Amino acid sequence: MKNVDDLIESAAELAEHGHSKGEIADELNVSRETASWLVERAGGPAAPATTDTTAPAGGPQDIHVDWSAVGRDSYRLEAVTSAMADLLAKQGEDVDLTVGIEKAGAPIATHIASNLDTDLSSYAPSKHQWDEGELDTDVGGSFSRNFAQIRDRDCYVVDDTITSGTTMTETIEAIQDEGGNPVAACVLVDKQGLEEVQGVPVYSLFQVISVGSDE
Ligand SMILES: O=P(O)(O)OC[C@H]1O[C@H](OP(=O)(O)OP(=O)(O)O)[C@H](O)[C@@H]1O
Repeated sequence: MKNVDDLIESAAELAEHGHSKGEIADELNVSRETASWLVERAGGPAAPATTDTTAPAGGPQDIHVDWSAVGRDSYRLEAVTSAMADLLAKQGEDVDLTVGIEKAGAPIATHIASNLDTDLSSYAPSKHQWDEGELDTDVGGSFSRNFAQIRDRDCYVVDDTITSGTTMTETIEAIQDEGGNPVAACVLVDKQGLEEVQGVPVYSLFQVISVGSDE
């Protein structure tokens, strides 16, 4: 994915295949407002109606993060996740579990767990029903039984990106519901610039800072 035209084309293809605005946002790692804008720019048949008149003429302010140059190569992924492990290693002394948020967070967590010599857990977050503008609270996430269980343990939480923070918040709450104690979270890219989520410190290799906004 090289430029916005590629994103518009991808959004149009996803819309034509019947994907919802939320699913397109998930797939392209952009906000739902950006997903809506991309589909509308393409004139796609599934473009949802928008009442958002606050978006600037050039489109909503968002950033698409394409880290596939890292993700498609195990050597690069190991190098980058070693840097994430280094950030986490300074947090907590009794952490013996790393929780990855599926899907992209799972291979990242695998490398970090190996680097820090912890057990490995995998969490599948609930899918967001964004077309109605609200989360579907009836659909919960789940921890894979094929990996280590939380069971009152201190743990790290890792993912590739934070866009709105919803997924990280949900995961931390799910771990706490299982009796776990998330000591720190780490992502490749944090678009929110979060310092903490639910009291858990968040570390990021890269933060996206918007410059020139009136906000
Ligand atoms: O902060 P948020 O707004 O919740 O968005 C961040 C989440 O979105 C992406 O998941 P996505 O489902 O797009 O991709 P994946 O399942 O391939 O990891 C990303 O991997 C995070 O888990």
